Amino acid sequence: MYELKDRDKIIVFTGPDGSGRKSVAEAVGHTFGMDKVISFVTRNPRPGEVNGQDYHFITHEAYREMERQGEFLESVEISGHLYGIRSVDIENNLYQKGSVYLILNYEGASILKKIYGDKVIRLFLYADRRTVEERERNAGLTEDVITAHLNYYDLEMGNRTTCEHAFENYDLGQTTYEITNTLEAYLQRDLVDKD
Ligand SMILES: Nc1ncnc2c1ncn2[C@@H]1O[C@H](COP(=O)(O)OP(=O)(O)OP(=O)(O)O)[C@@H](O)[C@H]1O
Ligand SMILES: Nc1nc2c(ncn2[C@@H]2O[C@H](COP(=O)(O)O)[C@@H](O)[C@H]2O)c(=O)[nH]1
Repeated sequence: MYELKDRDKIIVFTGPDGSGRKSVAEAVGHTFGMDKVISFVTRNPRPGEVNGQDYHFITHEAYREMERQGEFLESVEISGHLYGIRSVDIENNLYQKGSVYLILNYEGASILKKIYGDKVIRLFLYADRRTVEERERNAGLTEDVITAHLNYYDLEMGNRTTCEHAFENYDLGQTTYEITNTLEAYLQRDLVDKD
């Protein structure tokens, strides 16, 4: 088992669905050369989602078997589906790169914080309810999915102040810039500003 080093960092993007976590996380991950830990999930893929890239899509039975084997570091149920991340995936990424990122709901972010303490930096992204709803509709999500996501909006927003950092996301470029600057202090990669 990999023993975490002092400087290892686990970056968790959290906040309501549609706040732009994935868009920002991908850009920031690319800048810092960080990879995403891909969750296992029991729901079916949505149009455009790729197995092994967006999620590892598995059956309920396969998920329960992995759970029995103690593979999951955290495992939660959201809207009737099971979501989990494997300890080994976090550890391998840290071993190879010293940092890693995840996109989780607040429950998952809190579990990681409890386990890894100061190594976890929770970045909370948000926008108002109407904006996230509109974004999800424009992204082609079905009304069922949008409703399920919006049911969690107030709960997720209630956790804004307990995260290490919070960012309003209306201007994607600006949000990405602010988060990159924030993370630079933790990851100390000495990025050169080419603008
Ligand atoms: N600042 C922004 N301005 C306009 N559109 C945005 C902005 N940020 C993200 N989007 C768009 O909003 C949609 C949702 O963004 P994204 O998937 O990154 O969010 P998310 O929080 O990961 O939500 P989900 O869990 O639904 O994937 C995407 O279509 C994305 O292109
Ligand atoms: N706690 C966890 N939350 C996760 C995980 N993987 C994804 N998520 C979050 O769940 C909701 C719903 O996702 P959707 O793709 O089905 O709409 C969203 O907020 C994700 O960020 C996980 O492993 N653990």
